[in-house]
Amino acid sequence: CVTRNVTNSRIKELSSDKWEIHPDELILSEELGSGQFGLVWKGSWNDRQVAVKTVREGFMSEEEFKEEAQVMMKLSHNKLVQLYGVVTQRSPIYLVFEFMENGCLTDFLRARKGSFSQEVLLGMCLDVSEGMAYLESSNFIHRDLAARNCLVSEDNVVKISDFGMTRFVLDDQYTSSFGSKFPVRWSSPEVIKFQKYSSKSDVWSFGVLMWEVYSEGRLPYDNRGNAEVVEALNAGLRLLRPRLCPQSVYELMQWSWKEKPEDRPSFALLLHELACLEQEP
Ligand SMILES: CN(C)c1ccc2c(c1)CCN(c1cccc(-c3cc(Nc4ccc(C(=O)N5CCOCC5)cn4)c(=O)n(C)c3)c1CO)C2=O
Repeated sequence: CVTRNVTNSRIKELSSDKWEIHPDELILSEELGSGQFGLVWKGSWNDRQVAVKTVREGFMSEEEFKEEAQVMMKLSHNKLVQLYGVVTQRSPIYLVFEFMENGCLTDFLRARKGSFSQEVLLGMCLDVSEGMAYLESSNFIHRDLAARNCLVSEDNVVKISDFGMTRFVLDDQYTSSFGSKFPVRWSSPEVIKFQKYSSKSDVWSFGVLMWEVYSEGRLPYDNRGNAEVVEALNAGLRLLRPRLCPQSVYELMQWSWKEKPEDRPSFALLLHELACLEQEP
């Protein structure tokens, strides 16, 4: 019978029970906005401030997510927005995250345009490269890295959010590369053409994110529609150096936008290069 008990506890541990949060422990206060899956609320859980994502029926493949939730909760790094737990025993399901006081990076950049020092701009790129180097080392692909999918903490630390979540979106305007919501401006050529995702396609997106940071939240290729962006990329055109961006950082962006994935740097290498630039006087 001892064996049986051990087996049961083992199964319990592996099932979502360990990560299951009881809804009565959650207090929802104000709305933070809505994302791909539905409304997101500010709230509290165990005396911690949290952000609670509610998942509207039909917006997420919930069974696939429940399986994947185990993997995602094991991903823990101080430059990733932490998933604390899930409420899945009744509908709608809730996802409970660490709360990030200053909201999404795009809005943060636009709201503070003109106030950023070179150290702060480089620091934001470093924060993201640290989180992405961790995901790369965990063989986890983000699939939609962009400033809008990064969040800013109370002490202005930038963290990566919603990594891997594109796999559960049921809206094919978002998932198909011809869809109106597909993130063409952040996608590498092999993703646009073949949906071939890898850490090297995340590196391409990171190059665009660095451009967003140094452009203080501007839309990449802003005078072009999605179709023109694809044509421009195929013609070898790339984003130009933002006024605030040093040549040394722009060269890392250009390296991240090499046509062939194998010619792009890894996140480990980008992190090293950015850290070296931070040390320079
Ligand atoms: C499939 N993919 C890539 C997805 C799926 C879902 C989502 C996203 C991408 C990204 C967008 N998103 C989403 C939607 C809504 C909220 C959150 C969202 C917003 C947070 N925080 C804040 C804090 C403040 C404010 C705010 O109102 N302001 C204005 C005043 O000055 C300070 C900032 C907004 N959000 C937060 O902590 N989390 C974890 C998530 C998030 C991020 O999670 C999603 O829910």
